[in-house]
Amino acid sequence: NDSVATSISGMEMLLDTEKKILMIFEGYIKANEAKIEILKRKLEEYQIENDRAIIDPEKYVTNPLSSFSLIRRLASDWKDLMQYIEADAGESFLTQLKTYTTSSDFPTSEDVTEAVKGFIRIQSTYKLKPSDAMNGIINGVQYDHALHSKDLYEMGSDAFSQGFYYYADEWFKASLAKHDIEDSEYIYFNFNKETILEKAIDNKFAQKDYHVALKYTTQLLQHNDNNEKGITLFKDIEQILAFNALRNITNEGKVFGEPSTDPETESFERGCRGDYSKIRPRLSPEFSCHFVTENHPFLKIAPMKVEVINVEEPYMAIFHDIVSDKEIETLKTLAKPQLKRAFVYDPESKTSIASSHRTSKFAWYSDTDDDLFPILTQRLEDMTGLSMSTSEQFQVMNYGIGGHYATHKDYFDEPENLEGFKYTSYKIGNRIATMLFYISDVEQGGFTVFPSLLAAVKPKKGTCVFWYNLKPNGNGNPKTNHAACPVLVGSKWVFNKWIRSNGQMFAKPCPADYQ
Ligand SMILES: O=C(O)CCC(=O)C(=O)O
Ligand SMILES: [Fe+2]
Repeated sequence: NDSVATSISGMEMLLDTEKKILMIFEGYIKANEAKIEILKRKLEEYQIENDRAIIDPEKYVTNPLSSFSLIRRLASDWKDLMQYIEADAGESFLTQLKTYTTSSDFPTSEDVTEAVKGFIRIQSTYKLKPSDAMNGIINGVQYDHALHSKDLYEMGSDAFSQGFYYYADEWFKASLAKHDIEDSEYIYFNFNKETILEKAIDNKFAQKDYHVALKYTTQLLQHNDNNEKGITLFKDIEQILAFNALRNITNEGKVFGEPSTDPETESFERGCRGDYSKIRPRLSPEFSCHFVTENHPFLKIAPMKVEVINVEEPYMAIFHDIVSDKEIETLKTLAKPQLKRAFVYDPESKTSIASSHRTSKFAWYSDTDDDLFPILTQRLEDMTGLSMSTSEQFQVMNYGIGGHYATHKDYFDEPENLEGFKYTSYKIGNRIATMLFYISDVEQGGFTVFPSLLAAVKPKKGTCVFWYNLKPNGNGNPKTNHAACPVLVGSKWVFNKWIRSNGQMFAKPCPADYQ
């Protein structure tokens, strides 16, 4: 199981799975209903007989026929009836349910954890408030699905287990608020107001916020004065508070567990929220871009719409309408069944590993995998004038909710990442340029941001963003640092091509200062 929640494509299959298990569940219920029907009829038969007999018991038992009948009913029928009652009516359905719910692609608590991580990224990046989410509001937009108190509780519980106490607080608050206004249209097992309060107290305890812990404990005992945890905790907390008072330890005015934000993260998050000066593609009506007719004779016939984001180093531009809807459909159809959890190169273990720095699913393609790829490769050469002879394979990616790619460089740094560089690059060179194609729109979030350039690219289906990662002398340009912002609403599909420097001796000869 490589985390269903890390791609929308994986999540779509869950609805089919749910539909199937609901059908089996229905089968189980029908089988049990049929059993209950038979039991009801049996009850009725015996009741009628007994009602008749009891009017004149003596008459009934003195008649040899009816007295035999009574003995037969009790001695023989009930043995069979007990067997029938005990046998499981929907056993085959139950077996099927077990098979489904224990199969490797059925979501587990690890998937919940992954989804909660995504939510916490959303919470911190977009300042999403649980008090809005509980009413179905995301970033000021009202959606038709609100969260249940159970969802909010699970979110808090998992955030608590992961040590995100500050965020967990907000989810528990929302869960309690929602629980109070929710008419209990849902039946939950092992979940009620006490469950929420108990976890909320644990979370406050973990933050050493004993005043609020005491407040929740009081609420818990008001709700149920027999709650054992509440009784024990109440004493404990009073003791701690008395002890603290004695030693003058005070928490007055302290903010508990607020996540620290370093300037770099802060800047990145601003970009994700759309606060950079350069947001492309330009959305204003006066937007203009030039047509590329150089590079290749082909472009005189089919010029390309290019919008330059950065003229100086690193050169960076957007190509509009560069892949067609039909090509996009082909790519997605191809990739959907093949997507796997994306990984990153880990300098420590010198291998590629799944990491919370990069949550998406991907699949790689070479030119021989489908007729479409050589066509795209030719187009990429026409677009850039660069040779694709040493480029890496096409990488198709799909991001789930909260899916992101933390700030990174596409090139290999020396000597920082010497191993990674040596490992992959001695033959084909470093990643001179990146071409990133958006093959879906994203309803909210999912920008690609370049904090050093204060530039952000909003995904737009059919466009490509191109940039040089290396300076003309072949060294990496740290200004190309970039990140994929968490997806807020929607499914983000991209594909990319990492172009290598060693194929470019004719297209882009080395400058004099190359060493
Ligand atoms: O998906 C994005 O917006 C960025 C992806 C990226 O940076 C990469 O694949 O190297
Ligand atoms: Fe990248």
